[in-house]
Amino acid sequence: MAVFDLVDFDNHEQVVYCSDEASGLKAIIAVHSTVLGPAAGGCRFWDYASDEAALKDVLRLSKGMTYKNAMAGLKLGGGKGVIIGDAKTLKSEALFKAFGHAVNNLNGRYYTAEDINITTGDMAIVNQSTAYVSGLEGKSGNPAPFTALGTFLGIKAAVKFKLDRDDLTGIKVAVQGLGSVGYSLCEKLHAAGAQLFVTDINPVALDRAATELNATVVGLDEIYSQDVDVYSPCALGASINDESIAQLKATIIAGCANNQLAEKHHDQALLEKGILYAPDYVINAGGIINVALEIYPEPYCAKSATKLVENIYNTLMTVFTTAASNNMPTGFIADEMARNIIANGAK
Ligand SMILES: NC(=O)c1ccc[n+]([C@@H]2O[C@H](COP(=O)([O-])OP(=O)(O)OC[C@H]3O[C@@H](n4cnc5c(N)ncnc54)[C@H](O)[C@@H]3O)[C@@H](O)[C@H]2O)c1
Repeated sequence: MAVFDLVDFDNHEQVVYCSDEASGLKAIIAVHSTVLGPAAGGCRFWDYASDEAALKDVLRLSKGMTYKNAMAGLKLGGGKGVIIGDAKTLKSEALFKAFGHAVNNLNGRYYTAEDINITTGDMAIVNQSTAYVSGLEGKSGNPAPFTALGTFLGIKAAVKFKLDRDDLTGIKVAVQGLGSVGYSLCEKLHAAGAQLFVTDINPVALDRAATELNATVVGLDEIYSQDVDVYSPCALGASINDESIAQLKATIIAGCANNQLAEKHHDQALLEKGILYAPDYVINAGGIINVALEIYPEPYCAKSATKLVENIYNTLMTVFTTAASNNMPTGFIADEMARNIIANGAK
């Protein structure tokens, strides 16, 4: 399979194919950049339609981690792992140990962590084969609460910039996805006086939000057209696309989901529609910031992690003001800022 000619290949430093016949492990690890430090990024367990689809995903995700870590001010580069197959049937101790060996063979150029379909328990098994693991229970633990805090502060920054409001009282927010991050975010928004409109495929989460947070439950396809101030994508990627942009009434998009824009040009489309977009990898960096403090040589400290996560507010303000003064899309400006940080780090 050709790698260097792929559109998603961005001079990645290393792309490693890993397999272990006995456990059924088939995985790809991509180290996009180690300019700012060892590459860090989670490992995703996904039943890809093809090896090509897995390669494309790991190339894109690892590059995204380089930009995310740079914008978060971390001394980390970007990398990602993908394990190919159905997590429900393939997960085993032997498979995670084999993945750990593959990570270990990179000698600290890549630190892994949880991502979709991988739990802290799974990572504890990976940790039996390698020390290059983060997000472990008893250390930095579950990153979701930190991601939720960063996203909440990002929404506050966007509301301040777009609506000139210092508080969220009465601000209407439509949240798509009430998972680990989305629900925690909703709790913070509710406590801050925001009015919630929520959707999810999980009826239990919806009932809980209605009861505990006085949220209005709306249908999966109705979330985009809610008459709200903020649309907060907290489920899957690519929810910002031609169809959803046409329906949006919100003037702010600020949520935790990765890869929110279906296509690059949707960044410009949002600018033209007067919608302020908080770039996904800037607003959702709380989790990786917390994980980073476990990777650094100093002992992990939740207080220091929280302080760093709080800086997401300022970083987003810089993105918003720079984008506005140049009449450029916010995603484009964030990419440019990240590339500058990496270029300066390389000097
Ligand atoms: N967990 C983190 O720290 C973290 C960090 C950075 C980015 N993210 C991103 O944030 C998003 C949410 O992460 P999470 O950890 O909360 O995941 P999660 O799996 O706990 O939650 C996802 C939620 O989305 C719901 N959902 C799935 N399909 C949906 C649909 N079509 N419409 C509405 N809801 C749907 C699920 O039922 C679930 O409640 C993901 O895109 C993830 O990649 C998470």
